[in-house]
Amino acid sequence: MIYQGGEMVNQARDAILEVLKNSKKVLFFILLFNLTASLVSMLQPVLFKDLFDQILPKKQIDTAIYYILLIVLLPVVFAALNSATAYYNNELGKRLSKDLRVRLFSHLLEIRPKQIDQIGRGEIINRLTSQVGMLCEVFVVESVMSIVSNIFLLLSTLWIMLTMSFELTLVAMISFPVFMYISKRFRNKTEKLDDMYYTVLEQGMSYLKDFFSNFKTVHLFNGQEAEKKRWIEWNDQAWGISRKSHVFHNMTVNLIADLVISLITGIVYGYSLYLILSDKILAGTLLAFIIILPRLYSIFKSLFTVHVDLTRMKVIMGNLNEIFSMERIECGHLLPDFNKVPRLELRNVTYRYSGENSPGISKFSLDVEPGSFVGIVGLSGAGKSTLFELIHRHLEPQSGEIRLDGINISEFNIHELRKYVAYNPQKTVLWSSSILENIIYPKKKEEMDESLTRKFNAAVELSHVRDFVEVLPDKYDTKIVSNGENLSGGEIQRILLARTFMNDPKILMLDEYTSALDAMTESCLNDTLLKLKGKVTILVIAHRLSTIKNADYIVVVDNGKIAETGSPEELLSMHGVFRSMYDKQKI
Ligand SMILES: Nc1ncnc2c1ncn2[C@@H]1O[C@H](COP(=O)(O)OP(=O)(O)OP(=O)(O)O)[C@@H](O)[C@H]1O
Repeated sequence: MIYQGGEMVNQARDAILEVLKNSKKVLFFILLFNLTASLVSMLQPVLFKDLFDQILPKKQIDTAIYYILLIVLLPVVFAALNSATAYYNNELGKRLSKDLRVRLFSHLLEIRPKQIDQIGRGEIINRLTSQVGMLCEVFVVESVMSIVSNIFLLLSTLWIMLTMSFELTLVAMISFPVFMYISKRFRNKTEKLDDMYYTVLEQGMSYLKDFFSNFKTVHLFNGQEAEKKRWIEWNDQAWGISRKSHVFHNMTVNLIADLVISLITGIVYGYSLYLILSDKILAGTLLAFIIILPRLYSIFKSLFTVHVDLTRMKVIMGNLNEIFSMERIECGHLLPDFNKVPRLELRNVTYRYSGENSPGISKFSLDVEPGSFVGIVGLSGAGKSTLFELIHRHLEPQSGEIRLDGINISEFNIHELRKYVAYNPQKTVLWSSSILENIIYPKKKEEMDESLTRKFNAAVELSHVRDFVEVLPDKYDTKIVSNGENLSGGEIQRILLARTFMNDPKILMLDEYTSALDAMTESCLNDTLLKLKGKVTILVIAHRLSTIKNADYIVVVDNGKIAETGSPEELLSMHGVFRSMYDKQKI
């Protein structure tokens, strides 16, 4: 069971119930066809009984022919009703899965990117695609609808049986408690096997995702054999569990069910012979029971299998609710003033990653004057990127405050804040679309109007993207493949930079944006930042000190705290951490 803030999260169930509530017409047809089909199926044994017990002994040939015709036609009507039910079942299943997928996806869009890894990307993909499909199209529709139709069938069968022979019906019904007992006995084992099965499936998906992201690494380091081994191991594991589950359900459980059915059918036939010999029933009743009994037991068996499906449904519901239980980010309501460059203040900000001994950032305080250019340096793992993640609200401080012109950033509407404060992270993935659409993301080429074109032209100019795109045959329509395999590292960095400039931000945070650039391009981009200085607050994280040579002042971060701060000249004269970094970078 998944709880959030003391409340049980069962949004998957609620979503399904809501769609069912809005699908009254489809549900009505499903119930109507089911009910009619169960009545039609019951007519056949009744006709047989009358034919043999009443009509044939009286030699009413015309009526007999009429009955035989009906007996032959009824299965056709039954089949037609069943296919109509299947059509509406399919309709309902697709509607349910579509709705649930959209809800899950919308929920995922509102959580912090970091939370995705709590479950795993491959696992989430598997839940969003195959598990939702299984839940809605197989279990909810087929299984739940099968319960409904089987209950109709069971009631009509029992009614017919009771009108024929009360005693025989009682004997035939012995199997019901036996089925219930078997079903209860196997419930836990089914749940355990299904849990294992879905976990292994999700692991496989997760591995595949990782594998394709690292496809080149496999070739770079001759990892083919190792990966083949991992894939075989996963397949063995998946095959093992699926075989266990198959053997358990289809052999052990079904075999026991069939044995019970055969035994009780034998008892019913024996008892009906006794009833015929003692003149309590006629041969037509026995014939009707011979037709009815397999149907009755197939109903019991279906209800029993449905129980297995319901257990599986519970496992998937748990997985989907785990996604729904991931906390949504607080959106905030204030709108930033896009005409003004704000003062940025960090007050005793602390953020510790879970499971990490050293805090990412600890009691970090900093005042950034509007329009200034701040360089942030420090050793790897010092906490520099964590700082940007906090200012952009991908992480929430555990204590302390981040303010813009005195207002806590959590009060701003997060979407507006992220336009106001642009952030170019160190590790970003490109979309498999054109250079243009990567720059104007999330807009599409068709949405290019005058204002967007103006912003785009300014962004490609500032980032020096134009320099290399103009010579490409398809220019800005050049398609980016596999996260930029067809571009150089420096070209990718410039595309990402152009995207950052698109919203006309008032604070610009750039993390290692020149690491792949040649000295010439770096110098051009230094000029760009110099042009923006004063109009935009610029925060730049850099290991290459030449990137921040124009900074007003530099903050040296060490172990999540400020170790030194001052203008480049001041820091050089201090002979501290910055000085030693500077000396080491001199050729
Ligand atoms: N998502 C995360 N989960 C757990 N720990 C993390 C996470 N991100 C970063 N860390 C850890 O927090 C510390 C600070 O990381 P951060 O990325 O802020 O360092 P950095 O100074 O930007 O390093 P670099 O210069 O190498 O980019 C590191 O020890 C890192 O391993």
